[in-house]
Amino acid sequence: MESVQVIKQRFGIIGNDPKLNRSIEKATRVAPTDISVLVAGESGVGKENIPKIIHSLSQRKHNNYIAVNCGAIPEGTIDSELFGHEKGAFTGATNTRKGYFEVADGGTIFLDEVGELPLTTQVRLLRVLENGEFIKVGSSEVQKTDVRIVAATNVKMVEAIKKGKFREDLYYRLSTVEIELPPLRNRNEDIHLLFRKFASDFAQKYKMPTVRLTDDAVALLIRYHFPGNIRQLRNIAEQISVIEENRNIDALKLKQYLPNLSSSSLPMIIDESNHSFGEEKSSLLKMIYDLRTELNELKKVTLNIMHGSKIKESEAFLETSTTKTLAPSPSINNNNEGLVSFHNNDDDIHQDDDEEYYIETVEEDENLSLQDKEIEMIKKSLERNSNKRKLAAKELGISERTLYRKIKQYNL
Ligand SMILES: Nc1ncnc2c1ncn2[C@@H]1O[C@H](COP(=O)(O)OP(=O)(O)OP(=O)(O)O)[C@@H](O)[C@H]1O
Repeated sequence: MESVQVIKQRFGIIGNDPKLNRSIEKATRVAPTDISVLVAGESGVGKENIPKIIHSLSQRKHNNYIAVNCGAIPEGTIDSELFGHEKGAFTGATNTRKGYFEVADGGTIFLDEVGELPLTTQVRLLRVLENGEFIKVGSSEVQKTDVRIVAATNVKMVEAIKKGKFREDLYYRLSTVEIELPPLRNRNEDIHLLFRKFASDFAQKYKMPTVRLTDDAVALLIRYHFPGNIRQLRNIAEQISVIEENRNIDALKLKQYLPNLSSSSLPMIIDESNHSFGEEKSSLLKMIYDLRTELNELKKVTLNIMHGSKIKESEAFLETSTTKTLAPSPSINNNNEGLVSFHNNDDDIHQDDDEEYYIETVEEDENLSLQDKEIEMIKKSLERNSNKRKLAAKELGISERTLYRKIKQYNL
């Protein structure tokens, strides 16, 4: 069996933390079996490495390895993605399609964010785990597949079970062996090591000298809470590498890159009644409302110009949709899917009850500025909520699934 050190080298895993080493060792031991494994740990701790190690050290290594992000697939299509569908099963199903479980036959499927699976999909998954059987959407024919499942979660599954969001029987089937990865804040020895590695990678990538931390900066970095774990450390290293001209970074400079520093080594206390908190939120919302008003003004002007030059709406849409500079029609809401909804279908051209025109004809920089605002709001909310997506989603008035997609979309 390959040693933990060799595996770390092979997969580019940095760190010598005993808990990390133990997790890698556990992965190597279960790899040759077909046992289901559940990888647990906070967001950004490196959970994706474990299923890759397991697959590559198993008999299945020459077959497919498919990683599926369950949180990023819309609820309406997840069954079809995973199990396939028959032609005509639903509007738009013009052909029969294989799902991941059929494609990965003989191989391994990594189900990331498994806690996000809808309950109906959990039933289908349980069946695959129990006897390898599945049925395509719109079919009645039972098919067989031989797939090893490794799942990952950053939510407390026991709580999800208590709340009725996750099936207990499925949890036990998935977690025959559980591998837990420690949060970065508990890996003091590794923090500077990882920073040096990332700084050196970015120096190479951007063809600049490597940034270095002074002793007081290292001490500060180690004390930091790292709610976003290794992903956050990597982002910080990248920002500093690109932005700072002076390549020696002291604690004062580093501080500017560490959000929520004052409470970094303490558990976050969320005070919903916090005044400045609410003020900040409403000023951001107001900003978006104002932007929306300006956007609609611009749309009206554009429409008038178009009417003036006798361009039909349909022609205008055709023209704008092929330029691919579709702008968002922002809608602020507290309960629907998007913080700022982006539309790009025919419904975007209409005159609504308030005589506002929604036509995709705004400049790209407006599009960007709205997007920037959205990113900023999400970032701030995540910071305030110690990167707890559930709390951030609640504060932003969007579903966790939507927030998850936006985090991935904007690479936050
Ligand atoms: N030990 C490590 N050494 C070097 N880079 C690492 C290490 N662990 C993780 N990373 C890097 O950190 C980033 C986050 O890792 P990964 O996506 O595996 O986290 P995750 O736990 O799956 O997060 P999420 O739950 O949000 O999906 C990736 O860019 C990964 O390459």
